[in-house]
Amino acid sequence: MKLLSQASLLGLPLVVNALAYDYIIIGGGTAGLTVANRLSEDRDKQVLVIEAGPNAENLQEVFVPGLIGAGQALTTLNWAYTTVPQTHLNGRVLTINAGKTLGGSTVINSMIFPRAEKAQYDAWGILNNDSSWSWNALLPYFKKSEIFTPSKQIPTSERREESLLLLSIRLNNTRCSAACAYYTDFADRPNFTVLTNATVIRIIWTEQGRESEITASAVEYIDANNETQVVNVSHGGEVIVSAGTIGTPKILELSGVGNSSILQAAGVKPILNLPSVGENFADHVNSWVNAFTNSITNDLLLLHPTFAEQQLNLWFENRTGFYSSVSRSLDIAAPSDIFNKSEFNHILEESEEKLDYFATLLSNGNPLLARGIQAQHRLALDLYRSNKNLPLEMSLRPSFFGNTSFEDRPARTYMLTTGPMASIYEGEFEPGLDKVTDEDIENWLRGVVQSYTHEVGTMAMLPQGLGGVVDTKLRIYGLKNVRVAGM
Ligand SMILES: Cc1cc2nc3c(=O)[nH]c(=O)nc-3n(C[C@H](O)[C@H](O)[C@H](O)COP(=O)(O)OP(=O)(O)OC[C@H]3O[C@@H](n4cnc5c(N)ncnc54)[C@H](O)[C@@H]3O)c2cc1C
Repeated sequence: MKLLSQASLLGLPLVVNALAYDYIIIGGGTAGLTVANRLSEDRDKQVLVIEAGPNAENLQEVFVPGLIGAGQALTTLNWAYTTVPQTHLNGRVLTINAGKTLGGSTVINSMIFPRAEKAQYDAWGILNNDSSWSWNALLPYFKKSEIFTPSKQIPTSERREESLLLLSIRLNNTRCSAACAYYTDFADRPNFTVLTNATVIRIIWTEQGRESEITASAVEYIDANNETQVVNVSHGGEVIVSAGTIGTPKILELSGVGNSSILQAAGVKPILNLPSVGENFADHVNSWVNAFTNSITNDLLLLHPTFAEQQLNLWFENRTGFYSSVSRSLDIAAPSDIFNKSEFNHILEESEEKLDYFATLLSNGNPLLARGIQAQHRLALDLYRSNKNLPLEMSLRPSFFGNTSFEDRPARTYMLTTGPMASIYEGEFEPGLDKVTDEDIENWLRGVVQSYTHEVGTMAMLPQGLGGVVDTKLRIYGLKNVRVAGM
């Protein structure tokens, strides 16, 4: 009833869910469901997850490994965020894919499960002066989240466990998302509630006192029937925002937490001026080389629908055939694999010289964040110097990969020319042998590169003096009971 009167005062619709939760988790994706699962182990705590997308675990595009890419193509499961036109990429607007479904981006991602270099995890602790963020401190948690089963030990019976080899696949050659790992088997916990098709609009705050006392009291969302609902945070409870790199700052900004001038210009009443919210964005760019082959590749599935149907039937019958795994291998290259020493030293020197300029440019007039960007990149350059930062991920696939549509490319099978594959190579398609000079290649890249959908950084864990948004306990500076969880 307290909430009802609050809602009336704020002019909110009077459709109110009177329950209060100890933890309201916004976004039932990778981090959100993992955290919700762990928190609901305590049966005395009521945990609510609010997820914008549907539970899609029963779709074959979601659980058949070889249908990788099909889930991403379903517009209902993909936010498909778009960028502003990119000046340095011929003014193109890029799409940034992100899962819009229970399980989040693990439902549509490439299932590759690598760990970074030790020094890269240690960099988190160094930047934050906190050794709880280091390889040694984090390793037990990595281990807790994995079950590694060497292939010779895989039992024939189907076990309800995950096997995290290179790919996140269960023992029975079935794809496993964060929803399958952290929700499906736990859905009957009475204290673990998940709302799907429910889009959070904003966090509601209690009466504002001193900034350090700003407290989340409720969360407002639009339900599947397009009606506005409000759920309460219980006394002493918390809101955990885990709506992804783009969704999380959006919700905070709609709730009045962010750069006050940007909020005011957008007609949002500022609650807390935290100018780094939504800034510090970083992503990888993605490009490709495609060559024709005279051999059998996964392209046959697209070229011959009857063959594809037979293969899919095989998967349903006994989990074998083309669809039983994802045919790709991955290599991550260190600087020494790509450059000679003097060439690389020159790149490092040039990057160091331009660090101030770019940090200022990318900080949007936020001097503390400019220092934070410098600190992050200075550490990254040190890691490159010691060969511990890996600048290139190479994914080798027996099929076409790129953004030339099926209709616009020759109806052929595709692979590469290196090493033993030279015997099945039948010429290059993209970028094409006519691209000879560095300038030719650069021009081609500016016209085609995509986001690799590895976006990070918009709610930076950094000290406040470096323009951070959250502390090392993932609490948002200046808010009493709001944390951020994300990948
Ligand atoms: C196509 C693709 C391929 C990738 N391949 C790999 C890979 O092979 N290996 C790898 O390690 N990483 C890969 N990644 C990256 C990895 O999947 C993500 O970094 C990770 O899943 C992000 O986890 P998260 O919890 O931060 O966000 P997500 O898992 O995206 O979860 C965010 C959740 O919040 C929900 N949400 C957003 N806004 C709202 C709102 N307003 N209200 C309610 N809910 C909301 C979303 O619907 C989503 O479910 C890939 C990503 C994509 C998109």
